[in-house]
Amino acid sequence: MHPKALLDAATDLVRRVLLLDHPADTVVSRFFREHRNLGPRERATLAETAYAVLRRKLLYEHLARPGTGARERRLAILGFQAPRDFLKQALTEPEKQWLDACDAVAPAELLPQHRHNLPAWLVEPLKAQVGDEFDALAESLLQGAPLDLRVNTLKEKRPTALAELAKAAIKSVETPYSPWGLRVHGKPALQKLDAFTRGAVEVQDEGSQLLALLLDARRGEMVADFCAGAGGKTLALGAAMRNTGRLYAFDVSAHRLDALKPRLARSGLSNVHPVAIAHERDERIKRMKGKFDRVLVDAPCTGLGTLRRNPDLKWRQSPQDVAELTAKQQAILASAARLLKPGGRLVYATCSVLPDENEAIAQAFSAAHADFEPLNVAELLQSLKVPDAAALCTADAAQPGQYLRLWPHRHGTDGFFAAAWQRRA
Ligand SMILES: C[S@@+](CC[C@H](N)C(=O)[O-])C[C@H]1O[C@@H](n2cnc3c(N)ncnc32)[C@H](O)[C@@H]1O
Repeated sequence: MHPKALLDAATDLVRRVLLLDHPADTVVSRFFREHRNLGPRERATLAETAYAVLRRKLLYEHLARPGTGARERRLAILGFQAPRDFLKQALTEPEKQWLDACDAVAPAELLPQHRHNLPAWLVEPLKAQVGDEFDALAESLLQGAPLDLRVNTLKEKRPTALAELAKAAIKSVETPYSPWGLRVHGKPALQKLDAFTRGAVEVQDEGSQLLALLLDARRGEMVADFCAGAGGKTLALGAAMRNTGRLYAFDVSAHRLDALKPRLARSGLSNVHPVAIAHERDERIKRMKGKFDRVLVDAPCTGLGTLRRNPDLKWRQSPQDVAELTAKQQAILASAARLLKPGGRLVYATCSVLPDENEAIAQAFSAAHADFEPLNVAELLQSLKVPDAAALCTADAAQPGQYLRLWPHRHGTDGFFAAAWQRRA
């Protein structure tokens, strides 16, 4: 495709994602369905350009102010993910001069918001938590996430899977913390790879793998994945249970649970029972009260720990959404906890970096549920042989290691939180 046509398409896609009325990945998929003639490289350029604009929206809007022509075109030019000489073939003379002037702007000349590209309401809660590391965190949130795989240990050992990928010219290394993970170099297509189609590997961030590991689900147990969605963690739990016992995958979205089905078929698991529920107090949940050994609550959240993958979330979420979500998170956690037997383990997790969705929910739950004893997550991870477990957890002097707290700039994972309890006997 001629650079001019590709830039026009990028401008159209940037305009659509910036409406922020749907998740960016949905908008991009719809755009590609409407433009079936686009080849794989053109699709990659367009998607990466749209994501680059979402990542650096504040900077690009600032730089685009003095330019001429449609604003979305200027934003698409700034974010265009192709060599400059290719892009310049699509530009007018004034556009080339404007772009050269933009390229000459030094970071030190910019205001903080044009460097971190975060909405104002998010800056303070992040600074309050990471202090001097704020710039490193903000920079890490502007990068794309690496591609992590979880090896399905029912089918393959990690070193064998690594060697199989290497034979297919896919370079990977073992993830530093998760015993099941491989971190792949680049973004190779996996869909047709034998290791993928026969369920030996699944795509899953290392942080998500650690959340599933923390539940420590064992052979023959009754386990619930309360907010199972498309089942990323369900699959990890089912494999940890060696395909024995019963693993319920609950979710209010039947549509998301449907997406679990092909993954389950590949995985070889037969111990998983997907159940669509109406809400967290569904009758079916009430009937199973006190029957479970382990319950994972991977709660719906702002997803602000996943900005490397979903940069649109920082513009699509608001403090009001946080307030609505925290009420939901409390209700779901309280309801899911009733499923546990005495002695059973509860894990509450999010992919948010906001204390309101994390520590505040865990502390309120502990205060209201004297029958649940908080467990120290660093100790649990140590007992599961996770290297450097304390460094993955909160360092609070009063309760060191109480909660899992993963950060992209420290751990190379998405941002995750987890708290754990044992139901007293
Ligand atoms: C963070 S996502 C789950 C991701 C999934 N565990 C995974 O690893 O792929 C949260 C899920 O909670 C579900 N959810 C929202 N409200 C719920 C409720 N009241 N009860 C159960 N699930 C709920 C959403 O449909 C969504 O799939």
